[in-house]
Amino acid sequence: MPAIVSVRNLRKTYDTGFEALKSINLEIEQGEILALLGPNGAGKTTLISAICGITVPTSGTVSVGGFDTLLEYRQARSLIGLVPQEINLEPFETVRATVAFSRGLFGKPRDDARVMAILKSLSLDDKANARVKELSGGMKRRVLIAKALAHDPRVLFLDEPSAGVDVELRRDMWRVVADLKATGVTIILTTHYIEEAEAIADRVGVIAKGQILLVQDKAEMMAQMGKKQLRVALTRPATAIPAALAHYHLTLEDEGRTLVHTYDARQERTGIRTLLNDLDAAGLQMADLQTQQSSLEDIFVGLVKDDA
Ligand SMILES: Nc1ncnc2c1ncn2[C@@H]1O[C@H](COP(=O)(O)OP(=O)(O)OP(=O)(O)O)[C@@H](O)[C@H]1O
Repeated sequence: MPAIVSVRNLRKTYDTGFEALKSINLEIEQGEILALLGPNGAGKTTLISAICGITVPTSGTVSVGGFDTLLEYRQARSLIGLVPQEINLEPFETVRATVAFSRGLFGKPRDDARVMAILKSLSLDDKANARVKELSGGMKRRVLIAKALAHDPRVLFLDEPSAGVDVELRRDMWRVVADLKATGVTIILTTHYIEEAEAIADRVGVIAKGQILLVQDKAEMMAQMGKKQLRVALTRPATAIPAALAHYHLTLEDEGRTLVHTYDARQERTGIRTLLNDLDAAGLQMADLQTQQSSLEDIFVGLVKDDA
């Protein structure tokens, strides 16, 4: 199946001369959830804006559902729902009218039942007649999602959906995203929260300084996260790894006082006991033992730092 979103050699240099995107290539499959993870100023919003046709790229092409976002803007845009980072709602309008109006903007016929169904899916049905200004911040965020869904888009972009949102609402938002995926909607979200990418994404893209450093299946990333380190403090410093231990992935740190074993936490169950026995047999005495697990955060921080 062809990708629903296809980004080719996309570059964006702002009028200030700042190069915010440097030749981005990205293919997004129908029905997947892609999380774009990156530090402040990485270019996430610029990328989303360029895909949605809001920012004109300096060069390169973007297609959504096979439509070029510049040459066939209307067709492409009708397939896209965008939940912006900032709350930009009419305070005196009712929730129902806000969502219905957005639907109308896309030339869709009035459909009160559909609007109510969208509100219900976001647990906003009891607020349908409330004015926006009467809502809590979290509810306003949900109205933004309802607005973005009003014209039944096939691809939904969420720019920092849970910035400034409490834990409960964040989990609520994840449930909404999962429900949307179940209906076949493709979802692209940007986030600072590694936990968020971990919780809901099928694939994770790491973006920094206008470049995509890595796009990877989350399960594969989890496999990387599964790496653990066993740190063995030795009673006497070692000058070298004994030949009998050469088949383990061992390194010496702290001038030979610490022996470090890196292993895949999911594959290795009994290996540690054997290693400790082998250390003993090789005459290395253990004073202390520690384990450390590398997290997606470590991988992310490492990637972004390497790029600095
Ligand atoms: N209109 C603009 N004119 C000039 N520079 C801009 C403009 N918009 C964004 N930038 C710059 O482009 C870079 C990328 O910004 P962008 O908003 O895309 O980052 P981001 O990854 O979404 O960041 P954040 O996580 O803080 O929202 C930043 O250095 C920003 O200052």
